[in-house]
Amino acid sequence: MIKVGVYGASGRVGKLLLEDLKSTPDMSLSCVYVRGTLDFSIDPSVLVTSDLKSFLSASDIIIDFSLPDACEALLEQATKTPKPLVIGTTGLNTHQLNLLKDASQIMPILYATNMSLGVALLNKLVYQASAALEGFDIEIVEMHHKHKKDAPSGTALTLSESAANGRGLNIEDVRVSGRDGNIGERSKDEISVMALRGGDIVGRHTVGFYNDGEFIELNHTATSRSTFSKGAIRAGKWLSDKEAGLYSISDCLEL
Ligand SMILES: NC(=O)C1=CN([C@@H]2O[C@H](COP(=O)(O)OP(=O)(O)OC[C@H]3O[C@@H](n4cnc5c(N)ncnc54)[C@H](O)[C@@H]3O)[C@@H](O)[C@H]2O)C=CC1
Ligand SMILES: O=C(O)C1=N[C@H](C(=O)O)C[C@H](O)C1
Repeated sequence: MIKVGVYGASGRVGKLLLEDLKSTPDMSLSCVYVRGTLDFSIDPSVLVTSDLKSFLSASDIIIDFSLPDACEALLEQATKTPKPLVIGTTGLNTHQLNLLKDASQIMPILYATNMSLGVALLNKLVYQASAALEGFDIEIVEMHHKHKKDAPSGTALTLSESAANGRGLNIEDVRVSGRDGNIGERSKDEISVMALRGGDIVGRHTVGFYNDGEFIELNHTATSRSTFSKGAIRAGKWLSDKEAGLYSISDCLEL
């Protein structure tokens, strides 16, 4: 039985992880990290703690869906108490991403801005389309619920990287994340990533390739957040016996 610790357990994805783990063979919830007091009921066999060291020690693997600063604190403690980590938190800054990369030298870490099978495949398709559709303008639009804190979404940023890589470009040189005012014509290489927020949209990503006379749009829509929790649980099972290193969801899905 793989003992799972959930970080961000009271959140939208965290709550689903607790539910989905109940019906997952060979895995059980061992521990949740809470900042204050627990605001939901939980099986008494599960350790509830606000001490990161105890949290890590009580688990064989950790699944994290929290916020960037919380993820940073987890990574810092994990370097002293290493455990396989599945990280789903998005909006990480450069320092936090570097911390994650460094930590992966001493423990296995699977970092995915989107845990769904569909988006993992979409990334491959975007890379191929970007390479094949020379001269097409690439525009990415993402839509999420009104509570989402980071923008653009982690998924949209990853898709923009796939698109840039398909053309041998560095995304940092070509990404545009807003247009307003007299900004002039679109430049040839730019890849725009635009964020829309509203209601309860779980997650929708469209990558468009636009040319004079034709365009293609690749679209993925998540209709249930359980797609992410189930994907993270599958990733955790896969990661549990891996060597230290940084893994992607494509590694886990063998895409
Ligand atoms: N990779 C993926 O497939 C997906 C990633 N996400 C990302 O996962 C993260 C969480 O998303 P939601 O569950 O919607 O957010 P949420 O706001 O509902 O939950 C955040 C959780 O983090 C906890 N938290 C906040 N600050 C903390 C701190 N300082 N220390 C410890 N815990 C802290 C909160 O108590 C809460 O349990 C976001 O970054 C989101 O973008 C969301 C869905 C899918
Ligand atoms: O915050 C969310 O909800 C989601 N966040 C992830 C992201 O930033 O890409 C994944 C998914 O789209 C839902």
